[in-house]
Order: sequence, then structure tokens, then C-alpha cells
Amino acid sequence: MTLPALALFGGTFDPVHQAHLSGARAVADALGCPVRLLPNAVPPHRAQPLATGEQRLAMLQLACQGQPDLIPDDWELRQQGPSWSLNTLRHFRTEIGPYRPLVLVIGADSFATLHKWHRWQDYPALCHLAVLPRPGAGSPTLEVAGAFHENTPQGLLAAPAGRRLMLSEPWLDLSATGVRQDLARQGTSTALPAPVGAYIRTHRLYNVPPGSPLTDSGTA
Ligand SMILES: Nc1ncnc2c1ncn2[C@@H]1O[C@H](COP(=O)(O)OP(=O)(O)OP(=O)(O)O)[C@@H](O)[C@H]1O
Ligand SMILES: O=C(O)c1ccc[n+]([C@@H]2O[C@H](COP(=O)([O-])O)[C@@H](O)[C@H]2O)c1
Repeated sequence: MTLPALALFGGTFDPVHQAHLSGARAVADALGCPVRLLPNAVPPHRAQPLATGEQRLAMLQLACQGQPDLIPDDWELRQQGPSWSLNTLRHFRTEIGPYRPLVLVIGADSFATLHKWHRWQDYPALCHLAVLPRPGAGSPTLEVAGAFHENTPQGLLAAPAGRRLMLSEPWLDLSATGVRQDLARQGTSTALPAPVGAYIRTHRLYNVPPGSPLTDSGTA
């Protein structure tokens, strides 16, 4: 018997881009479950984002429109202090109970640095991992890889935690850093869903030059 899974995809999302959305879509389709996209309030291992939490959440809401299984979630934004993923995992584990599969979605670059995350050793008892491929990502430590046994989507759905799904798609060489650079240079980015690009120009985020044309080619 399998119980419905819940997937959590945390990020700085400064701003959300097509690789985040395609990755979330791939996990939702592979596991047949909703994916909650959680912008962090205080990123634990990097500088504070340029856009506010409210703006990053608004962009996620625009990006997820029409995809009811991709759900922006403001839980981390409402917490105080550094946004340790451990707190988020514990909260959602308590919410869904001990038996349902809980899945943390991360990019392969995050997987390669998971050994530096706060109390990552507690994760295998709390959640599975779904790892999105990312060009240029390094490899995880042996300890991290060994803590989550690689499995199939069915394997993840058959247990509450401790397994790992390695996705092979999407393979997109995109980053929020690159998007911000494109926006500052030319006011547009093909890596953005059109409504997110429009929001950025309306709110003059990321140093977009005044009068930038509405020519994003990405779609939600
Ligand atoms: N192109 C990508 N392919 C796969 N995973 C990605 C990609 N971009 C981001 N991710 C993953 O999405 C999560 C949130 O990432 P984040 O919001 O920091 O985006 P980013 O593009 O890496 O941003 P920045 O360039 O500002 O560092 C992380 O787990 C990251 O590994
Ligand atoms: O809990 C930690 O130690 C930890 C360390 C680094 C990153 N994270 C979370 O991992 C997610 C992706 O991080 P980032 O910096 O790539 O946006 C985001 O939700 C971060 O809050 C969490």
C-alpha cells in the first residue's frame, strides 16, 4: 500500500526561473504528488536576496498559476531566524504524520554540499530526497550518498523517508544569478515565465533599465 506523498522545494527564488519550475513539474509528475515551493526568509548559506520575501512569493504565485499541484508556500517566510531546512522538514513531518512519504527536492549542486547543511544527518529519518540534475554540479560526499539509498519513484512512495530519487530531466543550464545579470543588462530574460518578467519590470527589481520591452519568450 502507498500513501500520498508531499514534496517540498525550498529556494531563495530570487527570482524563480524555468529550471525551478521544470524541476518541480518533473517531481510532481514522477511521484504524482503536490510540490510546495517555499521561499526562504533568511538564507542560511548565502547573502540576503535582492527581492523581499513578499516579492519572491508573489513571483512564485504568478509562475505557478494554472498548475494546481505546484503550490507556493509562505511557511519559511513567517519564521524567525535562519531558514534551516531541518525546521521546515520537522514542521511538515508533524503536519502529515509519520507514515506518508515526505520528499525534499534539491538541485544536484545543493546535493553536492548537503554535508554542510545544519544537522543533515537527521534528514534520512525525516524525508526522502529528489535530486534534480544541474549542469556543472559536483558530487555528493560518500556519507551523504550512502545515507539515502537510490530508488525508483515507486520505492519512494512505499516508505516515509530515507530514499533518493535521481532525476535525469530537466537538464537546464540556468541560474537566478544569470537571470539577474540579463535583466540588469537588457531588461528581459528568456529563463523567466512571462508574468514574472512583467512583475519584475513593474516593480523595477534587479536594476532593470527603464523602458525595457516586454519580450520575454519563456512561458509559465
Ligand atoms: N538549473 C537548475 N537545475 C537544477 N536545479 C536547480 C537549477 N537552478 C536552481 N536549482 C535548485 O533550486 C533550488 C533553489 O535554488 P536557488 O533559488 O538558489 O536558484 P539558483 O538559480 O541556484 O540561484 P542563484 O543563482 O541566485 O544562486 C536549489 O536546490 C538549486 O540547486
Ligand atoms: O538548512 C541548511 O543548513 C541549508 C543550507 C543551505 C541551503 N538551505 C536551503 O536549501 C534551499 C536552496 O538553497 P539556495 O541557497 O540554493 O537557494 C533553500 O531552501 C535554503 O534555505 C538550507
